Amino acid sequence: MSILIGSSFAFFGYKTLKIYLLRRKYKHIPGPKTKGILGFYLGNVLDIKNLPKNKIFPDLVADWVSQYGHVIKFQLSDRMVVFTINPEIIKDIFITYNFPKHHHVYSIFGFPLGFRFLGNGLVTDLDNQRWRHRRNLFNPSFHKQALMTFLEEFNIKSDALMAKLRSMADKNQEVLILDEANNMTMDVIASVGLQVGFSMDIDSINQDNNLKGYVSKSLEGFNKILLDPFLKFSISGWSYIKTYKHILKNLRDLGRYQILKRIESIKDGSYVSDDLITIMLKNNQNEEFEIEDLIDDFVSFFIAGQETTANVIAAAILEVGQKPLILKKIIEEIKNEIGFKTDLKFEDLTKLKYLNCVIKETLRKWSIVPFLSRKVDMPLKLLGFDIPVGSNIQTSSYVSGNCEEFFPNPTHFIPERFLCEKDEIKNYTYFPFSLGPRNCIGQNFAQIEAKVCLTKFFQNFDFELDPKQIFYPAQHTTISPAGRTK
Ligand code: HEM
Repeated sequence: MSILIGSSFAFFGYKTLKIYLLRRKYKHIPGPKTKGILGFYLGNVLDIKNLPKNKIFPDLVADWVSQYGHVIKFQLSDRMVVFTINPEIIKDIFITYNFPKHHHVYSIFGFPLGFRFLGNGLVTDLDNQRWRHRRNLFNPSFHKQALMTFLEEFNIKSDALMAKLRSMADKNQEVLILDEANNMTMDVIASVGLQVGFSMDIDSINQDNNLKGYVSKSLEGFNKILLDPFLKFSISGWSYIKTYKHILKNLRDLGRYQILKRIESIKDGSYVSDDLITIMLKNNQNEEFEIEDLIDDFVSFFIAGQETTANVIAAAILEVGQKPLILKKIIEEIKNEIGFKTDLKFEDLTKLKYLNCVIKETLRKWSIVPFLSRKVDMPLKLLGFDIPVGSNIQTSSYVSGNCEEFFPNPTHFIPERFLCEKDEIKNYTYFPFSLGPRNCIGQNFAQIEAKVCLTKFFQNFDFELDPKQIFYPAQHTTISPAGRTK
């Protein structure tokens, strides 16, 4: 008993000293105050906990930036974050210095609570040389030529979704667009015969499957782990962690099963489609590889490539549904440029310039990935403030995109901001797909997929939003419409 009490005191003393030194190290950088003794230990986590329902954490950071300036700091438990919306600094972070990803953040995605999840996959790999090698191998699958092939699958899956929505409309059923879009993007990433995706024959649009829950619950869990320092210390937290690890394990087991099946098919000489699993195996054919590394990539593509795109589709419909004039312009453009054509080709999509601006404006206002984090790996002075080496420096396309200084009337949805002739967007204020070498490999994939789905939706349906729904964003790791777009 006395050993237990003694070690608890020692741990408490160690934490107190660590936090005291941390706060002293960053004292010179402006930022929100913390409140009382609890604030000393938890920092600004308390402000996040007390946020009103209609605000998400990046909204709070936006308020702090407007109050304290372009470079600020805030404390999350025993960690300090330096945050900036300054465009020149953002350029330096991602391009000039190309700082590496910060382990404080990315290890939570890679190894949440010590459990291997995204592991060393493309999103979370902290070893730059290993990442570069694998990124080069995956890049060709996302080039224009490859995207042309994906288009067929985007058409097929979007048509399947439209058929389902039509039957729901015939029965006068209310639709949760976010859930339906999630089903569609799930089928795309898993789909059969596609050069990307995993050749898994599932029909999420019309049937339930466990996979749907795995991805969304795993993303929700990241958020909880990042922001709830008490998770590990409560009975409800333990039971949550147990279920959470079970979900992560199921998703990895699914990847393992698919990969082993493919290795067998390749050995047998059976036909294998040229999809992501095959690419992963070919990438590794001359090397000793660990099956767990391949599972990392499998899971990473599912997590990065599914919910993100569904959120954009649902947010765009939520915005457009509130603006009859914008809807009219979209419908007129579709009517004039492609009419009721169903098999959409690349050339058709390039004609839909206004719809392109609608997608861009959605990504400004609803920038899906809330924060990006990098590690300062050299002495750095920003706007007169010395930034300690090793700092976790963060930026956010959501915060920059909703900042009055860069985008006048940021709460207004104005696709015209992105019309080329009026292109007044300041560099490094809009980066929903990140910047520099570690930008999103799937950015064109996602935008084309969203464009195909939205075009078909606007071609096919008159719709009305449920006026009783909530119109603000929710953050479950990614940002999505809290009301799920009813
Ligand atoms: C609208 C949809 C999407 C958005 C907003 C988005 C956004 C992002 C962002 C901001 C990053 C950088 C993350 C970071 O540095 O922490 C990223 C990375 C990544 N994304 Fe996306 N993404 C989307 C869709 C996709 C799709 C469809 C795929 C794959 C099919 C994909 C695959 C990836 C991968 C593999 C990375 C890691 C790249 C690397 O580090 O080399 N994403 N994405």
